[in-house]
Amino acid sequence: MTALSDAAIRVRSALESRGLETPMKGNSLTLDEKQTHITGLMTEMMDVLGLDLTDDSLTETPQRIAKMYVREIFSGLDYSYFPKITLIDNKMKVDEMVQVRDITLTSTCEHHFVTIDGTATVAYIPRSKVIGLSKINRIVQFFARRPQVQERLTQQVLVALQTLLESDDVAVSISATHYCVKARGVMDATSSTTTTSLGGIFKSRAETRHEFLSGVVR
Ligand SMILES: Nc1nc2c(ncn2[C@@H]2O[C@H](COP(=O)(O)OP(=O)(O)OP(=O)(O)O)[C@@H](O)[C@H]2O)c(=O)[nH]1
Ligand SMILES: [Zn+2]
Repeated sequence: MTALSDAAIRVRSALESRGLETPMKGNSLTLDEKQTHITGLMTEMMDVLGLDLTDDSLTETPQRIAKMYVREIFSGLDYSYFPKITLIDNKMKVDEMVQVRDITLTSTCEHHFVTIDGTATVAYIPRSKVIGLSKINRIVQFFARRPQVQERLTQQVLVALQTLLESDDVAVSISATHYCVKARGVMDATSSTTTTSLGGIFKSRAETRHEFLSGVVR
């Protein structure tokens, strides 16, 4: 079992205390054990669908899906995958907004287990700490690699950054296409969904909010 980083532990407890953690019962299975178990379940599911698992194109699919769930698209359920966070003291006294736009975001809808495809824009006002830029993208990716609803994902990124930066002054906006809306069900191929979570000065000061939102809506 990999020891969790201090950053991962602090972020998890901040989410738990706000009721924003992904609903998880947890279990004692290792990642390898999860993969083996899911391989068996996927084999059964494909069997029930009547697929021929002896076909050379299908035979490895249960293993492939198990690996994809555990190590890739749902790896964010395991805090041992939380990114290494680089924070530096704000010695240069930056006090204007830092904004990272159009962060690639691929997640999975927790109602249908199909893709959510979008982008995230994140901003913060540096106070005592400045975060390594790529770490913002990595935090977005970490929480995206879970079964998600977009509203919770947006909040989780906000609270994670607030916790690490020790400041409420963070804003997150996500725009995404849900394939459960586009490729099945209502079959709407053009709509997209935007969710925004604002903290601190982004919520309380209209000018700061507008500065952020004008970077989102271009
Ligand atoms: N609020 C929210 N809803 C979501 C998200 N992703 C999917 N959904 C919705 O979750 C709902 C699930 O509703 P159900 O009626 O149980 O599912 P369904 O029968 O497949 O419904 P349809 O998608 O309308 O065919 C649907 O309206 C989805 O569009 C999300 O990120 N946020
Ligand atoms: Zn869905």
